[in-house]
This record gives sequence, structure tokens and C-alpha cells, in this order.
Amino acid sequence: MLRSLINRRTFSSSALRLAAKKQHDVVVIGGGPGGYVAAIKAAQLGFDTACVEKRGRLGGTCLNVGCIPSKALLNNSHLYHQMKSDAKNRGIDVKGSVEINVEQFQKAKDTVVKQLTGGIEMLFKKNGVTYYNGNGSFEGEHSIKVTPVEGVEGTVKEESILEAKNIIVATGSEVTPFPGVTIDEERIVSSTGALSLKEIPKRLAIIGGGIIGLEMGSVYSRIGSKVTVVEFLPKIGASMDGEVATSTQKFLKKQGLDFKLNTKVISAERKGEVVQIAVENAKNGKQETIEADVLLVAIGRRPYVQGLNAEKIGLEVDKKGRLVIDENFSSKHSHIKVIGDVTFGPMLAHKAEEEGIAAAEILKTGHGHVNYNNIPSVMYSHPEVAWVGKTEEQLKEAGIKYKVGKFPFIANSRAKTNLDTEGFVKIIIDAETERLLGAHIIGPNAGEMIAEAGLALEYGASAEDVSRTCHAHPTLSEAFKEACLAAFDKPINF
Ligand SMILES: Cc1cc2nc3c(=O)[nH]c(=O)nc-3n(C[C@H](O)[C@H](O)[C@H](O)COP(=O)(O)OP(=O)(O)OC[C@H]3O[C@@H](n4cnc5c(N)ncnc54)[C@H](O)[C@@H]3O)c2cc1C
Ligand SMILES: NC(=O)c1ccc[n+]([C@@H]2O[C@H](COP(=O)([O-])OP(=O)(O)OC[C@H]3O[C@@H](n4cnc5c(N)ncnc54)[C@H](O)[C@@H]3O)[C@@H](O)[C@H]2O)c1
Repeated sequence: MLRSLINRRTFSSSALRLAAKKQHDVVVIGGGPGGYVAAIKAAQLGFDTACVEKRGRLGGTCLNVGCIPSKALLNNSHLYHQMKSDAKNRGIDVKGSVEINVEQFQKAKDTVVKQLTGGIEMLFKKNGVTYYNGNGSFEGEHSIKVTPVEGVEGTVKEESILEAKNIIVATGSEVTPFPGVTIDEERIVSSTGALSLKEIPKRLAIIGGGIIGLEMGSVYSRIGSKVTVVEFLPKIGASMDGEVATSTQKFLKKQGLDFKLNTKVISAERKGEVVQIAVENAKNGKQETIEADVLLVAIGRRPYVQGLNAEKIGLEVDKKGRLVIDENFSSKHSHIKVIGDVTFGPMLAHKAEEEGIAAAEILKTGHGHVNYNNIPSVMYSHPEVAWVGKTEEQLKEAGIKYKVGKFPFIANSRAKTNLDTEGFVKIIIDAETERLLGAHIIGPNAGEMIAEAGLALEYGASAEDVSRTCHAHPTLSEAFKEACLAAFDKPINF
């Protein structure tokens, strides 16, 4: 009896020792741009940090099925399109035909995804972050259960409990389903399926003229699909400035995309190898059926909390399914922070990353900051569309007086040299102080140029401050300087 008691004691103390091994200062659930950045920052700030990720690869939606693979397809489809339709004009004679090799097109994308996701594992090792390849769920306010995920390579072999002083939830988002439409990722696809099509569809229909619809529409239109975008609203481009959205639609139309705005999808059904989409014009009630080889459903994304067991500790969820937090990213339990797509704000990788850094800093110092007025958006079409700060519509609604300066790329020497002159820079400044309030760019490399606007906004620069800053010649960014000049005075070159 005594012996078995002693044995039991020995067992329970060794069990305690095991549990002690799995204690961490910070446990991050989710290894996307929000979670992995938060984990690295927390480790750099001196916390013993762990990150739990269930998909078997770090990097989240962004690196695996989002930003990175879509940009690979966008870049390579643009090159193909240029070689095919623009090379001759530039004095490049292509002998023989230019063809898309779908297998290699996909492989090039998969290679970069593998390299970048593997790179995060290396960064974890370098910064001392412990990586648990499994599902994380709440067992208690300070404990996370890690369980193996069936079918996932390298998943943990057995269940374990992590005790954490602090927890950061970064479980991201998933595709919003269209009621009544079954996604089979073959003929009716989400963005994930659209990134891995084995054949180029002759006809691609897209529900949703937001960023995913327009980026994927650009890819497939360039490589030969007839693309039709069905959008419920009178404008495309989700949160784009109205004038910019109209111009964007024009250049995409010129590239061959068809748009059905103010149009409601009534049903969509796969019939063998064809998808039939019944739509109705919201203005005149006219109904028609669109046939497509592939239908992409891209009507937005919704927060993802499946398998998290958030209800066990009473984490609050709002009507849109977002985990509710205060201005310090705190849930109702102040040691549990929430960041990225699973909570409020734009669903963007760089927004999630900023929050990851700020949340880790708050844990360390009590202070951390994200400027939600200065989160850039980029659509990686060609030309690119990028914007930051306020749109004209927002300023009108807020009753703020403003002035606008515009400069077209047709008057920019670098754009002309590159035979790439579509678009303009539009700067919005406060009518009185002339401080930058917003910048909206359609043009080559707009996504890089928008960083200058971000810096100007962050430091409260006026249009004159920017225009008095020497910009190299000949560069596209001179168009940004000229638009600033135009906003408070007159441009030089137009
Ligand atoms: C096609 C597409 C293109 C995009 N392009 C861009 C772009 O160009 N630029 C941009 O800024 N944004 C882009 N986005 C949006 C961007 O991907 C997201 O905003 C970003 O990934 C959000 O980061 P996150 O860390 O909040 O969530 P996610 O990246 O979704 O990561 C969350 C991770 O948590 C894991 N997880 C969830 N629950 C658990 C659990 N219980 N246990 C363990 N792990 C869990 C998930 O497996 C996932 O890997 C794109 C999205 C899509 C779909
Ligand atoms: N380059 C980038 O930064 C990038 C690229 C891709 C995705 N993302 C992010 O991913 C998220 C999801 O992208 P998304 O394009 O799916 O969403 P989105 O919110 O950008 O656009 C969805 C579009 O679908 C329309 N829509 C909604 N319901 C509809 C219906 N029933 N019928 C027709 N149209 C309908 C909306 O009006 C909107 O224009 C976004 O938050 C976006 O910021 C970013």
C-alpha cells in the first residue's frame, strides 16, 4: 500500500515536471502574419514564446493560399501577357509562339510558397520560438490544449497542455460561403481553388468585384479566359475611392473583363462540366443565365474560430463573428489578446502584422500602437491600384473641407519611357492646413509608391513638405511629388 502511494507520488511529481516543461510566458494560437510576427516579437522582447499552428505550415492564409501565391500568378501572367501582346511594340521579336505551361506556372508559385513558409520555421528557430504543429484550443483561461490534426504532415504525436501567462489569438479568417452554392474547388471554387486550377477555363465567372475577384480575374483574363464579374453593388473595388474605382473598371474592361454591376446572383449550380449562374439586375429585375467553365465565389472572408473552443472561457463574439476586443487588443480576459483577421479592422496581412508587434509590446511595456488611419491597400492588377488614408466619399460624409491634386502618368517621363502610362496619382489634402489626408494611385508600381504617402501621413506632412523633397529623376515617384504640387499650387510638368 505504502509502496503504491510512493509510486503514485513519484508519478504525479514527474507528471508535474512534464507539465512544467510546457509552460510558456506567451502562447500564440495561429501562425499567419498576425501570429508568427507576434511570436517572433514576443521572443525578441524576452518572453519564452510558443506558437501553435494547425495547417502543418506556418504563414497562414497569406503565405499558403493568399497574398503570396496570388502575387506569383499575377506577376507571371503579366509577363506572359506582355510577351504575347506587347513585346513587338518594344522591339522584341519572339520567334515561335509564347505559350502558358500550366504545370510550370503552378510549380513556380508552389516553390515560392514552400520557400517562404519554410523560412518562418527558420525564423522561429533563430528567435527561440517553440513551434507546436497542431490544433490549439482553450482548456482554461491560462491553458491551451494542443491536439494532433489528422492528415497533416509533421503534426504533434500526442495531446499536450500548454500553460501560458499570456495568450495571443490570431486564428485568421475563412472564405464566406454563398448561401445555396456548393464549393467543390473544381468547377465552383473559392480563392484557394482558383489559385490551383489545373486548366485555364475558357469562361470564368466571378461573384464579387472586390480585391480577390479583380486580382484573380486579371490573372485568368491575361492567360486566355473570358472573365465575367458579377457585383452586387454599383461599383467594384470594395473600399476604393469612387473616382479610382470607376477608372479601375475602365482599364480592366479594356483588358477584356466584363462587368455586371448592380447584379444579384440568384443561384449557381454545376451541371456536369459547366456551371450555370442565374442572375438578376437589381435595377430593372431582368434575369439571365450565365454559363461558365469555372465559377469563383469571392464575396469576402469571415473570422475563423472553429476548433478554438473560445466559448469555454466565454470570449465574446460580435454579429459578424469577430472576437471582441478593446483598444489594447484585450478580450474580456486582459491576458488574452486578439489580433488580425479574426477581430475588427481590414483583413490585410500588414494590418495583422502591425497588431502582432503592438500586442507583444503591450505585454512587455503596457504600450503598443497601430495607426488605423494609415493602413495601405494595394490591388496587384496591372496597373496597380493603391490607396491610404481617406477617400473623397469619407471626407464628404465627415464634412471635412479638402483639396485634390492629380497628376497623370502620361505626363511622367519614366512611365512614358517604360510605355506604361495608364493611371494617375490623386492626393487629397486638408483645405486649411494642406496636410495629406489621403492618397489614391492607379499606376505602375503604385503598391511601392504608396509607402511614401504612408510616411507623409504618419508624420503629418503637408503637400508642400512632400513637393519640396527632392525626388530622383526619372522615377515614377515624381508623379507623386507633382500631384502634391497640384494639390496646393500648380504642377510643373502638366
Ligand atoms: C487570395 C487572397 C489574397 C490575399 N492577398 C493579400 C495581399 O496581397 N495583401 C494583404 O495584405 N492581404 C492579402 N490577403 C489577406 C491576408 O491573407 C490576411 O489578411 C492575413 O493572412 C491575415 O492574417 P492572420 O494572421 O490574421 O490570419 P491567417 O493568415 O488566416 O492565419 C491564421 C492561422 O491560424 C491557424 N489556426 C486557426 N485556428 C487555429 C487553431 N485553433 N489552432 C492552431 N492554428 C489555428 C490557421 O490554420 C491559419 O494558418 C489575401 C487573402 C486571400 C484569400
Ligand atoms: N491585395 C490585397 O490586399 C488583397 C488581395 C486579396 C484579398 N484581400 C483581402 O481578402 C479579403 C476578401 O477579399 P474579397 O475580394 O473576397 O472581399 P472584398 O470584401 O474585397 O470584396 C467582396 C465583393 O463582393 C461583393 N459581394 C458581396 N456579396 C455579394 C453577392 N451576393 N453578389 C455579388 N457580389 C457580392 C461585395 O460588394 C464586394 O465588392 C478582403 O478583406 C481583402 O482585403 C486582399
